[in-house]
Amino acid sequence: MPSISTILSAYASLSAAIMLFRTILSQMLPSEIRNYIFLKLSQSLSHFSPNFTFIVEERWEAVSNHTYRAVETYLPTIIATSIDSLLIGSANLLKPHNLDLRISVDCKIIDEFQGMKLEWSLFRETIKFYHRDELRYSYRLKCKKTERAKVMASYLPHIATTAQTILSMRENLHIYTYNKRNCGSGWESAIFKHPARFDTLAMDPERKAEIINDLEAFVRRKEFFWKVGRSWKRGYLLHGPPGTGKSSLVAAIANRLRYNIYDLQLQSVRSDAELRRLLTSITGRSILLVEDIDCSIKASLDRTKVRDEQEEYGEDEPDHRFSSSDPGITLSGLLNFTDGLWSSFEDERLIIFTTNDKDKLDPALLRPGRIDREIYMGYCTFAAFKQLADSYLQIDNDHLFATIENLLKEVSVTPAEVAQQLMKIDEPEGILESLIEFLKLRKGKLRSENEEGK
Ligand SMILES: Nc1ncnc2c1ncn2[C@@H]1O[C@H](COP(=O)(O)OP(=O)(O)OP(=O)(O)O)[C@@H](O)[C@H]1O
Repeated sequence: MPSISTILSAYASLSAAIMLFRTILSQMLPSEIRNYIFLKLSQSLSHFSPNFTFIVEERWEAVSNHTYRAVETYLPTIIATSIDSLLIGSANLLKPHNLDLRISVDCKIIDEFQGMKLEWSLFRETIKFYHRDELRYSYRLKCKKTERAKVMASYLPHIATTAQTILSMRENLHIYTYNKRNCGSGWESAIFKHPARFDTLAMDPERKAEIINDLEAFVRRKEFFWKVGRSWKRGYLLHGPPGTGKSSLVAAIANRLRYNIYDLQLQSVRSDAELRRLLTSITGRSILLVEDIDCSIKASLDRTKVRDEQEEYGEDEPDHRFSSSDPGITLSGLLNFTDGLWSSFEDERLIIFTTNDKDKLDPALLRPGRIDREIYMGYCTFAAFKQLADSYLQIDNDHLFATIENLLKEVSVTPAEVAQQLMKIDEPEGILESLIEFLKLRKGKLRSENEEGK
């Protein structure tokens, strides 16, 4: 039996030899050869491993990976007591018990399915993307090598159908906004709880019914879109003066269809490449919303012009608002994404643009295929007023309605202005009288403006 001092000296010699070998390897061999040796070593070791690993990355062929989304939706449903850590959070103070559960990085989750024991974990790594560090996530599924075929044939389809069912019963809608500091997909989400619904929206009932029919036909006609070779998407342009309900209509559509909203501020997108990345990360059953499209395209195009001028005239003092690697987006870039190949996805999406002034838009944006339907949100009509009176005062008739109807024919007020009058704290009769006062004042102002103009 060797003495302790012999064992210690043998251990010291072995450690020294390993250190020497590592030093020789790292000093004498170029990194490519070192990496190759380590790769071959780990491949030969994995040969003896009884396990197989499936890797599910966030993106697939330059678009968002649906398998990743399915896994992300499915895993929180199988969290058992064996899990050692969990991310929890809530975006709703009023319902703190409604917690969102997410898997934390490196934690392991065991699932059992048809006699197989499957181990899931979430990995995070930093990679370089356009000179910037980006965080990329992937799920890893470890199973026995002998069960690999069964996992593909029955377990992965099981995850896909479970996720589909969960997503179709979405309890909470989300609104996503773009945050350039967010290293992942760039989208940051919050729970969307806007109270606007079609039955609270003040607009002429026939036009409201037309919009609802159009939306429902769109949702029903997946097969039709496929048959005629079009992507399953529909573009709306909502236009009209400020305060006529464009944002409220978007919220009503999201609530009715149970679609998430992706609110895109074009000004903050750094380049066409980034726009493509953002748009390909959008999941199905969603609304891509670009508000005030005239202003946001202009801001982004101005930015491209500033950069071009700087390059052309070799200006010494660059515009410090943007870095030279942030060229902004181009109109052709945007058009490409609204109806080009990059917009072809299998699942349904709405693209909604809003503007206060349709005449300022480039006609290229308005052509059919990009915008399928234009919806004018105008000043308050009597029918729209009746809807507001019903929502705000719970009355559907009154002897003062006739006076209001006549005044609304003469003056242009927005539903937002009428709604503000109806929010006053008073009896319905008093509120209607003060609305009449407000409309008369507006009428008087209009008359004196016209007389001054003569
Ligand atoms: N048609 C409408 N029906 C019901 N409420 C309305 C309507 N229009 C405006 N409102 C009320 O006025 C407020 C402002 O409306 P909203 O933001 O939807 O208008 P907008 O047209 O999107 O305005 P902007 O162009 O300034 O964004 C809303 O909170 C809503 O309460």
